[in-house]
Amino acid sequence: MPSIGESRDAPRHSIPVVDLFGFEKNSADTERVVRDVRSALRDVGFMYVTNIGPLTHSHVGEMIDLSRAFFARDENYKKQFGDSYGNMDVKTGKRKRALWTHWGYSSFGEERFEANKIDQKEVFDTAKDLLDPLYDLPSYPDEFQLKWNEFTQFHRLCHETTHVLYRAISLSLGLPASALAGKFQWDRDAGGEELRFLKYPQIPGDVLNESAGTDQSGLVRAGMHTDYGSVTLLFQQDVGGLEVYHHPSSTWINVPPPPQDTPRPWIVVNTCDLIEHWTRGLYCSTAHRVRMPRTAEENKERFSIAYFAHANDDVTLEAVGGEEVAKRMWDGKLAGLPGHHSWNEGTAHVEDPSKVTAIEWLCRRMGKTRTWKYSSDA
Ligand SMILES: O=C(O)CCC(=O)C(=O)O
Ligand SMILES: [Fe+2]
Repeated sequence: MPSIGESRDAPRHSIPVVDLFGFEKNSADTERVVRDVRSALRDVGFMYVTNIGPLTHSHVGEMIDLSRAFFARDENYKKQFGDSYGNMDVKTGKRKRALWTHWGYSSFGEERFEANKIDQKEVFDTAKDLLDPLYDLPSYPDEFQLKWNEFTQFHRLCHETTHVLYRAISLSLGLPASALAGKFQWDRDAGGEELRFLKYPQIPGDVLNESAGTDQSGLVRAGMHTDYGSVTLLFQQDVGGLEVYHHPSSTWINVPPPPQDTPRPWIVVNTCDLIEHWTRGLYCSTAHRVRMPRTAEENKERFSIAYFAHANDDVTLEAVGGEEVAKRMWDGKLAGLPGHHSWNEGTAHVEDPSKVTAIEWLCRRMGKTRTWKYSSDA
């Protein structure tokens, strides 16, 4: 299996590239993909995938353009769309489905992955629940309204792409291809699901000179964390900085920007907390971060888009079937982050995974990383 990027320190490791060409079309390609997915997720928890589903470079490019245009607006405009959407009063009289979902704009430091570091990023979060006309929709920024069809189609295609991955992951666990499909459905409540637009601005020169790129700095583009859902799809363009923690060698692996001249985009995929629970730790929820630029040359604004696939709200953390998973002894503790980190205490340990739902898990995690109060009260 080819791979790309290497850690800055020996021993060298890299991000595997999995080509889904021919997956479920012929048995040789299907077997190759399943084998590659298995080793990528077991050994690293991150992979680049390509030739998967209908997403094209132009779908991704359109969303990056939309994102650039929105983030270029002034702070007052963007802040109108800020805040949790959690306490919205839904007029239909139905359950407050949107309660769980974070929607809108967040600025520097509103999400904190590391206690003493301030994330140098701006974010716009959207969720499929907040595209549903049954609910009292927020008014989206102009840039989203102008490209509404493209934006909602992109969201839908991310969901479809996730389901292709679910099929490959299920097969890689020795399960039927459809084993995970029912866990995450477009037409069900899945409050943890999010499509997120990110901008990491250029760092002012004096700040860069003082601290950039050092682990001691109080600034980071995105502090180290694991993602809360099942899998994340990440679209990045030509500015790097994403790093992945490789537990076996205790090193950070660089995830270089993908080539742009491929027939289909390369998508970074990582397995997240729910998959680690569902597989009893066989596939790890891998810590990652976006480091500060180290040189003036690297100091460019960076745009990325993350699709956080989750699970229907009532799906539990109980292990999926399959011989290998069933045999695993596991104490319900995620491998977590490098070193001794507060995230690892309290949130990470699940006594009885069959009693914790996906939405409860999300609230535990959000409660720790959001600086505003995240309420789970209905
Ligand atoms: O922008 C990136 O490359 C990573 C973003 C990320 O990890 C996140 O928002 O969870
Ligand atoms: Fe992440």
